[in-house]
This record gives sequence, structure tokens and C-alpha cells, in this order.
Amino acid sequence: MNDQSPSKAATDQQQFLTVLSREDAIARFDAALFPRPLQRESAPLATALRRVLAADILAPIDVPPFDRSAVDGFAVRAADLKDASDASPRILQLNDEVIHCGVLPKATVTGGTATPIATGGPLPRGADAVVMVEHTAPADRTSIEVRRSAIPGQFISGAGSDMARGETVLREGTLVGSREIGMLAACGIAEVEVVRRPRVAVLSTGDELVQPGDVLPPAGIYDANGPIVTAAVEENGGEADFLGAIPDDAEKLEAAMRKALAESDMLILSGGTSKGAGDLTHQLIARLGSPGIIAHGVALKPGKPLCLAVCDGKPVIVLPGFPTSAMFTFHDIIVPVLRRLAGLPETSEEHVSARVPLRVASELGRDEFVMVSLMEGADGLVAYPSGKGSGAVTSFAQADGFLRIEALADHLPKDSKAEVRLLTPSVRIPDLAVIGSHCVGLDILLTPLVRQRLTVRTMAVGSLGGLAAAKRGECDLAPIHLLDPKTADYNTPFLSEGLELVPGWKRMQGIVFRPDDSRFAGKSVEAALSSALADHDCLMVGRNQGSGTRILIDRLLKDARPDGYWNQPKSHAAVAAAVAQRRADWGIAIGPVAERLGLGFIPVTEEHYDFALVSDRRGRPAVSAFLEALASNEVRDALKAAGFTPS
Ligand SMILES: Nc1nc2c(c(=O)[nH]1)N[C@H]1C(S)=C(S)[C@@H](COP(=O)(O)OP(=O)(O)OC[C@H]3O[C@@H](n4cnc5c(N)ncnc54)[C@H](O)[C@@H]3O)O[C@H]1N2
Ligand code: MOO
Repeated sequence: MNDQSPSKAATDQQQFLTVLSREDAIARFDAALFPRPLQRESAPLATALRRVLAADILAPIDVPPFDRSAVDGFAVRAADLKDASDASPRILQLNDEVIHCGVLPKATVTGGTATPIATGGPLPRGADAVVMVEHTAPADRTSIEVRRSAIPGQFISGAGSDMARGETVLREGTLVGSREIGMLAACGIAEVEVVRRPRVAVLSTGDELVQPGDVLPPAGIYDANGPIVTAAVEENGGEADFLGAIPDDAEKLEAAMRKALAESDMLILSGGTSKGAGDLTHQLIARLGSPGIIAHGVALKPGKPLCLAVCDGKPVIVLPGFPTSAMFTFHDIIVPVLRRLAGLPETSEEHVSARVPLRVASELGRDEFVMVSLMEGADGLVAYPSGKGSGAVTSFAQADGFLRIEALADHLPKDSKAEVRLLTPSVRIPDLAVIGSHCVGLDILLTPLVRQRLTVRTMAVGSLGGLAAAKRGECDLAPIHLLDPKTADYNTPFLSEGLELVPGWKRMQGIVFRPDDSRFAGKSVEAALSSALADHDCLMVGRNQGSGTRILIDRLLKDARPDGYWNQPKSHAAVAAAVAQRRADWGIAIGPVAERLGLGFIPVTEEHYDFALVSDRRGRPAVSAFLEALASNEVRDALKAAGFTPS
């Protein structure tokens, strides 16, 4: 890509001309960056923590610097105490000095004499052993009886026995922790040569981005990538300089990129790397220095639009805008480069083997990395695909690890065994696993458990997904709210063998609307429905197939399918947001959610939110704690205050 005119380069890079494999992209990026010498600087001991040593450390002195006593007692000549015992103690004359720590001995210990010495006191000339005070008794004011024999060297720490002068005590590349600080201090080293932390400029791009703390305008998004990347840079040995979010404006962006690159060793941007009107960054990179773009488009998911460049020796990276794609590609591809520049060792790659209980679809042609939560199943670890997609922040942030589906596969079959690469140092099996339908009330219920220091994992997979997980023994409890249309009973008809019902609470479901909408305000359910159906401009928002709320909607509407019915979000929150933001005029959701957005609410029916408990797991301490919390006044009152009716 050398020697291209800027405009030619810009048109080339507008699309993914060559989507490289992950391995190819990494190899080309590495080849353009390494080998290179590490930058170094000198750091005072007080700031050396978490730095990487840039050179071997040789002990400049012996530690300890002199032979010293390891006990409180008397410095003696071992030969004087041959055959000494309780039955035949030896008498030694005391020399006229006491050797405390920091006291330089004056007298020589000659045959038949002893000098009192404290733990840490320098051994006097002539002495070759120390006897413990417990094995002696005063004979008179100037002599002692010794009741044990001694061997030469006994209770003496020799000079240099800890670290000998000239010995390599710490190696180049060592990450300095408190233990290393102790070794350096003991040798008297006040300053060390360390690797200079790479300065990494971090820039977010996008007109929609707002910094946390500022007011979110309509269609605005809080900048998550900026803070994520800044923190991840610091976690991996870099010194991050977060420069905020730059709007999609070529001039402003180019100026910001030039300045950032001039002042740092590495530049990391996010957003605007895929196709699209605002996607400018990669076009600008070509003008920042050679060789420029190394890879733009990598056959991996999440992270296809990743752009890797080197501009006059400095790495320039554009991470995808989607937060999970940004986090994943940062950890997978940028962290190894950053750590190498920072002189840090590679992160450990702990893997565990787990069964994947569901079929996982995958995109052909891209290595797909599936974020998973680990649960303990009946037959070992179970890896639950946990992601909400690349656009979510939680997919990567809450995962225990991830597994890989090769580019040539379009799915991973149900019950496959997979290697899961851990994102945490070890597997964290929660004390309590709750898989099923989510409710705000569940968070209220789990609070006291967390305060009891129990670890709790919840996964929102819907009522049916939860029941299936419970049947497979992958969780302790499955929160469900399933209406049996035949019996009009909630939940009980859906239990199978091995599951029992723990009653939870009731949630009022009703019509949500904007309070100033006269088509609904102050009306009964029937009247509100008929005015909605009579008005062709009145737009509803539906719910997804399989949700309890969808069953209710269909019962209310009978055969009617008003405009908006096929807009089917998956949560109460999404329904309420659609109405509040005027993308729809009404929908069905639970009362507490409507209340939080200040929406009007016409109650329709109470839905039962209960728990399917895996009977085998009833005896677990965390399950007992859960049942106690559910029955407690504290939780019941909090549930009532939040608009629920505890059973
Ligand atoms: N027609 C196509 N569309 C998309 C493709 C494609 O190949 N063809 N690729 C998709 C993939 S894969 C990804 S990943 C995304 C990434 O696109 P960009 O890197 O260009 O990112 P943006 O368009 O700027 O933003 C995407 C999305 O992320 C939000 N975002 C951006 N920056 C931040 C930030 N700092 N903090 C939080 N959220 C951020 C932004 O608001 C957008 O919602 O493109 C697909 N599209
Ligand atoms: O590749 Mo994108 O990163 O799937 O979301």
C-alpha cells in the first residue's frame, strides 16, 4: 500500500477489499512492528510497582552484609562445647560486651569465652557458632553454663547467604511486585531501569457519542469504548491518554489523529471502520504515515471491520464501534502487541472443556468467538452462550470465557464439547445459578444473597429456555411466567419431573401509553382497545412469539392485527421505551416498567412470576438462602415498593 496517492488509497479502503484470516492479520501486523528495542527509563523504587525491569538486577552488596546471629544467645567457639550436656555443662567466661543489632563487635571470642548476642547482631571475630539463651544458665556474674554441644555455623546467617554481591537476583522482563520491591530495597537499590510504558492515545469517533456524566440527547449513546479501551490499556502495561470522542468530521478527526500520534507511541480509535456514511477514519490513516493500513477487515466475529495500521513505526488501530467487537478484538489482537511493547509476558491462556447445551449458529467464512457463561451441569461444566451480540457491552464484560467456531462451520451442534478460553484467572462457579425469565424483582430478591457473600449468576433466556436448563440440571432455579391457554393456570402445568414450583410474585400487566394520550387516558381496557383499533394512526408495539405477554396480547386482540403488531421486541423495557419515544402509541408491559418511564397504565391482568426449583438442589446452602430471602419481610416489602405483589 506504499506510494499510493491519498485519494486512491481512500477509495480502496472504503470497502473490505481483502478480508484476511485472523492469523494472517496478526502475522502481518507483527511483521510490520517487530522486532524493535524496548524503550527504557529509570524509575525510583517508590514508583517501580507494576513496572517491568528493563535490565537484570545484580546484587550490589552481600545480603546480609555480614555474618549475623539468627537467635538470641551467645557467640561461641563450637570446639569449646564438644560433649557439653545437661549432665556435664561447660563453663564459658563472658566477654565484656553485648552485641545488639547495629553494634559492631570489638572483642574477639577466644577459647573458653562467649559474647552475648541478639538476633541479627554481627558475629564477633573468633566465634563460629551461636548457642540459644534457653540452652544456657548464668553460672556467676561473669560466666555461663552451656548445656548443649554446638556445631560450627550453628544459628549463623552467613554474609551473602540471602543474596551474594554480583549475583543476578532479578531478571530483565520481571514484573515488579511487592516481593521484588523487597529484594531491591534489601540490596539498597533506590532506582531501577524499567521499560517505558507505551503511551497510547485513545480516541472515540462518532457524532452520537456523549461522555458519561453529560446529559444524553435523543439518539445519543454514551461513549463506552473510550473508557473501556483506556482501562484495558492500563491493565496491559500502557499509559493511556483518553482524548474523548471526535465527531465524524474529516478535518477535526485528521487534526485529532495527527496530534495524538505525534504525542504518543500508539493510537487506538474506535468506530467508523465499517462501511457507512460516517466511516472516515480508515481513509485518514493512509495519510498519517507509511506503510499505512496492514489489514482492514478480518474474518472473525465479532470484529470483522478491525483495521490495523502502522504509520511511521507506530501502531494505529481502529477498533469496531460495537463495544463487544471493540473489546474482543482489543483483547485478542491488540493486547499481545501492547504487552510486547510494554515488555510484559503474554497473558496466560487458561482453557477448560465444557459441553454446549444448545445449537449455536455461526457465520460461514468467519472464525466466530462465542461468549459463554459457565455453569455446573450434572456431567461437568456447561458453557452457555451468553452474548447479546456485538452491539452489547455486557456480552464480553460478563462472559466467563469464549469458544471458537471455525470459519468453515455454520454451526456448532447441540451438546458439542468445546474448549473454552477463560477470561478470568480461574473458573468461577456461582453458588446459585438462576436461568430463565428476568424481572426487576429478581434483582431485589438476590440483593440479600449477595450481601451474604454468595455468588449468584442470572441468565435471561426466557421462561422456556429456563425450564429447559432446569430440566438438564444446569441451574438451581428457573424463573418462569407461562400461561397455559387451556387451563388458564400459570406455571404449574409446565413443570416436569424433578422440578417443583416456588411461588414468587405477581406482576400487573396492562396497556402502556403516554399519559397525555386521550385515546387511552382514563379509559377501561375495552374502551382503550376499541379507540386504539378505531384509529388508523394509532401504532402499537407487539411482543415476541413465545413470551407470556404475547399470549395476553393475542387474547386481547382476538383476530385484529393492528399496525405495529409485528414489531416484536423481546422485553417489557423495550415496549415501554418505544411508547415513551413515540415510536409506538401503546403496547402491553408490566406496571413497574411503565411507572419508571412515567407512562400511563391501564391494568389488564396479573401475571404470576414463579420459580421452577430443581428438587435435587433444594439442599444447597445457596438455595436455602434464596428461599429464606424470598420469605423475608425485607424482600417482600421491597418487592411491594417496586410495584409487585409477593405470593
Ligand atoms: N453494511 C454493513 N454494515 C455493517 C457491517 C458490514 O460489514 N456491512 N459490519 C458490521 C459490523 S461486523 C460491525 S462490528 C459494526 C461496526 O461498525 P463501525 O466500526 O463502523 O462502527 P460505527 O458504525 O461507528 O458504530 C457501530 C455501533 O457502535 C456504536 N458505537 C460506536 N462507538 C461507540 C463508543 N465509543 N461507545 C459506545 N458505542 C459506540 C455506534 O453508536 C453504533 O451503534 O458495523 C456493522 N455494520
Ligand atoms: O464483526 Mo462485528 O464485529 O460482528 O460485530
